[in-house]
Formats: sequence, C-alpha cells, structure tokens
Amino acid sequence: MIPLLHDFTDVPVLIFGGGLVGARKSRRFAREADVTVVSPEFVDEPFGPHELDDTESTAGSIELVRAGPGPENVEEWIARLEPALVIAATDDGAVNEAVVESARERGILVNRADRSGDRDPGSVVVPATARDEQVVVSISTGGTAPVLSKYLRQELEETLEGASEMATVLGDLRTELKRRDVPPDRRREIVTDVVNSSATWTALRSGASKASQVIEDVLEEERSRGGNP
Ligand SMILES: C[C@@]1(CC(=O)O)c2cc3[nH]c(cc4nc(cc5[nH]c(cc(n2)[C@H]1CCC(=O)O)[C@@](C)(CC(=O)O)[C@@H]5CCC(=O)O)C(CC(=O)O)=C4CCC(=O)O)c(CCC(=O)O)c3CC(=O)O
Ligand SMILES: NC(=O)C1=CN([C@@H]2O[C@H](COP(=O)(O)OP(=O)(O)OC[C@H]3O[C@@H](n4cnc5c(N)ncnc54)[C@H](O)[C@@H]3O)[C@@H](O)[C@H]2O)C=CC1
Repeated sequence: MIPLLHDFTDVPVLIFGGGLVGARKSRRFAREADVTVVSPEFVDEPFGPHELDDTESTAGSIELVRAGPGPENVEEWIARLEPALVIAATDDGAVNEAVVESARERGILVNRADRSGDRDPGSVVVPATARDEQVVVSISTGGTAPVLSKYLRQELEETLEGASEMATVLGDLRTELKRRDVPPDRRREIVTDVVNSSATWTALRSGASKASQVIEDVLEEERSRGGNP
C-alpha cells in the first residue's frame, strides 16, 4: 500500500457504524470533511472533536443519522450522499461487505474497519497520524498491529514538536535566499545546517526564538561570511 495525502475540505464522507471506531474515524475526518454517520445507536464517546486533543480541530461537520440499513439498503445511502470516502465500521460483517461492494461499483474510496488482510484492490487504510500543523507523519503496520501504529504515533508526536515552526523557518528562508540569488548548492547547505542545528530546534521549541529571528540570524551570518544576502 502506498500512502497519499488527500484534501477532504468540504468533501462528504459517509460512515456506517456509531461505535467506538465510527466515533474515532468521524473525529478524524471532521477535521476537514462533512461527515455523516449512519447507525441505529451511537456510543457515548464524543463524535465531535475530542476535548483533550486540540490537534483534532473541526473545520468540517458531523451529522448523526439514526438508521440501521440492511446490506440491501446500503447502496441507497451511498447513492444519496455521493461521498468521496465510505467507511464500513459496523459490527455486522454482511453490512460491511455490502458497503465495500457498493462503493467499489461506484468507484468510491472505501475503508473497511473490521479487516486487516484480504483487502479489495483499491481499498484504503486509515493510518495513525502524528501531526504538528502542516507537518504530517502517517504510520501503518500493513494491518498487522494497529496498536503498534498508535504507540509509534505517540512516540513521534514528541519528535514532531516544533516541526511546524521549523518548516516555516526553512520555507521562508528558502524564499529569501532565492530572492537574493544565492546559488542552489549554497542554499541547500544553509537549509541543511539549519535543520540539523539542535540549538535552533531547542530555541524554536522553547519559544526563545521566533521564525523571523532565526531567518534574520542566518541571513546576517551569510552576509558576514561574504555571501550575497
Ligand atoms: C486495518 C485497519 C483498518 C482501518 O481501520 O483502516 C485496522 C483494523 C483493525 N484494528 C483493530 C483493533 C485496534 N485498532 C486500534 C487502533 C487503531 N487502528 C487504526 C487503523 C487500522 N485498524 C487499520 C490498519 C492500520 C495499520 O496498518 O496499522 C488506527 C491506526 C487509525 C484509526 O482507526 O483511526 C488506530 C490508532 C489511532 C491512533 O491512536 O493514532 C486499536 C488500539 C486501541 O483501540 O487503543 C485496536 C485494539 C488492539 C488490537 O486489537 O490490536 C482490529 C481488531 C478488531 C477486533 O479484533 O475486534 C482490526 C481488524 C482486524 O485486524 O481484523
Ligand atoms: N479499525 C479499527 O481500528 C478497529 C476495528 N474494529 C472492528 O470494527 C468494528 C466496529 O468496532 P466498534 O466500533 O468497536 O464496535 P461497536 O460494536 O462498538 O459498534 C458497532 C456499531 O455499528 C452499529 N451498527 C450495527 N448495525 C448497523 C447497520 N446495519 N448500519 C449502521 N450501523 C450499524 C451499531 O449500532 C454500533 O453503533 C468491529 O466489528 C471490530 O471488529 C475494532 C476495533 C478497532
């Protein structure tokens, strides 16, 4: 399987199943998408953004629809909502199977939560995601051990701290160096030194330096060693 990043802004996503898994995936996709969850019952777990996890902010929406379609009725829901992605997260294998078949016939992305192996070609897996704003790492174990994906996600969240600020520094610095016609090889050396500098990471993580300050310092150093900036 090959990871891709997909922009779900304002895109409909349909989830069958209002258990813990349906709730988790609805929070995940409501970050961007307009999520509809169809289920005869919903667990108490919050379906909105998790109050303890501010990385799961909701720009999209979640609508809960109380219904329990049988395998033969699943297709009507998919046809009516025309989602970009369907998630089969019920505890009924026949319903999940019908969701997969119907989505496949219509060429819609489909994620089946109750299977790790035996996937249909074209199906998608939801990876664990560690994120610091625009910087994203996704983790999958090929379905063998989701709990390991979760563990690694938690480990990586520490590593990623400050990565968004560092990305801003490096992106803006590259723009400034280009504007000053610094040759590509030298540009690469400069940004490589910055990203490898533990002092810069520490300064950004602690808030001791702002991105603009770091950029100014680098340009100043380059000026003093006789470069163009
Ligand atoms: C194939 C996949 C399909 C898919 O959903 O896309 C799938 C399938 C299954 N998961 C099961 C169980 C658990 N899943 C989790 C957690 C997560 N599962 C997620 C993804 C995936 N799970 C996909 C593969 C990802 C990969 O390749 O690694 C994560 C990463 C993303 C998310 O779902 O949001 C999220 C962590 C998010 C985070 O915290 O970052 C926990 C841990 C917990 O709950 O604390 C448990 C209990 C421990 C255990 O049982 O191992 C079962 C058995 C059910 C049963 O036996 O009843 C199946 C079905 C089967 O294996 O047959
Ligand atoms: N992918 C993952 O991360 C995980 C997957 N699973 C698997 O995913 C499935 C769901 O897990 P949980 O949410 O923990 O189970 P759960 O039993 O808490 O929830 C199942 C939900 O499906 C609903 N449902 C039943 N029939 C339905 C129908 N015809 N249409 C719509 N909704 C219907 C139920 O009302 C319930 O809300 C399980 O079968 C389990 O094997 C379980 C844990 C993690």
